Amino acid sequence: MSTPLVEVHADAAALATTVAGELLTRLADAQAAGHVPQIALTGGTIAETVHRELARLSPGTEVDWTRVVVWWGDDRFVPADDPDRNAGQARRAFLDAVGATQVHELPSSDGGDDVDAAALAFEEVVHEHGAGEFEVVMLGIGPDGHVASLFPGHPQLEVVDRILVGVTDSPKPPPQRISFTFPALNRSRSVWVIASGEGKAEAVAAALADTGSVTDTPARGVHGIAETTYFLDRAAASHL
Ligand SMILES: O=C(O)[C@H](O)[C@@H](O)[C@H](O)[C@H](O)COP(=O)(O)O
Repeated sequence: MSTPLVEVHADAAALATTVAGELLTRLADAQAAGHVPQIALTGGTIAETVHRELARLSPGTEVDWTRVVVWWGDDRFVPADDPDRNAGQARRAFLDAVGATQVHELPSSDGGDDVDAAALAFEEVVHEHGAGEFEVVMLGIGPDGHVASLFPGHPQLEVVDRILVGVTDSPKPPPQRISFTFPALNRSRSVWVIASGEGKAEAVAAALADTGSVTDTPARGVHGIAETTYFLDRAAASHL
């Protein structure tokens, strides 16, 4: 397992510009090599800033968003048109603007199934449209060290025989979510953890410490096949 790389940028704006630029470079390189790259987006504040930078920077690149397969590492299990949905936020921030067409939203609560049944059923979609692995999985990190919807001390941290799991008691509202599991998130060439602000400094330090547990700090459970990179601003890196 590769040692995480750490990049520190002056502030959230510089961080978001860097992450967006790096993602576009990875996508352009993958497409130039004849691949149709798969990525997993995340929700949250810095993710939204990255998405807006993707909308701004993408037109100046060779990236063909009709040849990118887009997933989410997690989403809230609420109605599809709920403003809380990570998918809706990303569509509005950049996916619609760049013309992405291969977009696979995680199930929403108005799909008819309960959260566990919906998670299990969606695994068929992943099998049908998923490639061998993601090119990049982007993740935010919570103040408690959660990534996606994998929260400290929760049973979903232990699940290794599933791609997706339901969450009914998320400590971060809303309570119901669907999340990729660690094995599924880690089937990625690159896993990027993106953090901005003093409020994440303790979680980032716990995630990168020499010792610690995944149970206490779930971010310690994600690692890419080729690389794991923490993209931070100075405030989020202040306890390193
Ligand atoms: O659905 C979610 O809420 C996200 O997937 C979650 O994992 C998020 O990325 C972190 O909680 C960071 O969120 P902030 O950047 O808003 O702190």
